[in-house]
Amino acid sequence: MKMRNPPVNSLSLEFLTELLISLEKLESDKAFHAIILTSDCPGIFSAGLDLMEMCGRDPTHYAEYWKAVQELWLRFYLSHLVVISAINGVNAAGGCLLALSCDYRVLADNPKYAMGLNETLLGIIAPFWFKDTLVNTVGHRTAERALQLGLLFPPAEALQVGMVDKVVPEDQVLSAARSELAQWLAIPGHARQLTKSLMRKPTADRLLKERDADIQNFVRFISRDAIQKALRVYLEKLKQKKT
Ligand SMILES: CCCCC/C=C/C(=O)SCCNC(=O)CCNC(=O)[C@H](O)C(C)(C)COP(=O)(O)OP(=O)(O)OC[C@H]1O[C@@H](n2cnc3c(N)ncnc32)[C@H](O)[C@@H]1OP(=O)(O)O
Repeated sequence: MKMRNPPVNSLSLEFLTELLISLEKLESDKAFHAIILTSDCPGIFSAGLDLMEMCGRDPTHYAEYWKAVQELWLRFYLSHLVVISAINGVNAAGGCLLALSCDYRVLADNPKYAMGLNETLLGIIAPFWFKDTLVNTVGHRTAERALQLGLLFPPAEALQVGMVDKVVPEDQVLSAARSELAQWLAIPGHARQLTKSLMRKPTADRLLKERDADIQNFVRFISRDAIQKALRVYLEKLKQKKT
């Protein structure tokens, strides 16, 4: 699955929906057993959630958008397919969440390709299920520091803290993901799938139980004047970087 939403693979509502439909199609076709998730945008895996979907819109839109974000995470996190990410670019916040939801992560060895949940740098807060996914991957202490400081880890550090499983030269990221896949596909499918579910269901259930409340929290939070202002300032900074 090659993500293509130029320039930065931001996860707009339309793009989230496209990803969801693609995932559902692959999951319902018995010929498919695995997905390698990568990017078609040079140097960028994903810039995360689309800030334009969270800025200057109405509460109904925020609710619709957040429901789609939840759905994408639930579907990827619990997918019965083996999902491996071949991370070939910088990968922020919601994009990082997507990679953390995979079964295995290969990252291209380029110091520019940092990844992490950097929400606090925008003045916003990673929701509990983003946090849980990170804690499940890197452990509580590393997650606590990474989340508070909004750290984006370059490849060597991402490997060291366990945010990714392998770092390889840039031209080998896809072939490394394919080689890894062979090991996962050699395991009897039902045993691997049930074990994945055993490990992940409690985390997913936390969101499933509080899904509506989580949407309401998001809408309330994102609609606040101070948060809208912080997002506008951040977007402005991104634009000014060019001048
Ligand atoms: C309770 C609330 C919870 C919410 C949880 C939120 C999760 C998130 O995912 S928030 C998004 C966090 N993402 C980021 O902080 C990344 C921001 N982007 C960047 O740092 C950079 O764009 C880059 C490193 C990904 C790529 O840099 P570069 O190649 O130099 O490209 P530009 O910065 O010039 O960007 C091109 C173009 O794209 C716009 N843009 C970038 N990121 C986003 C985004 N996340 N959403 C929407 N639009 C984005 C950027 O503004 C540029 O636009 P133009 O100036 O109009 O070309």
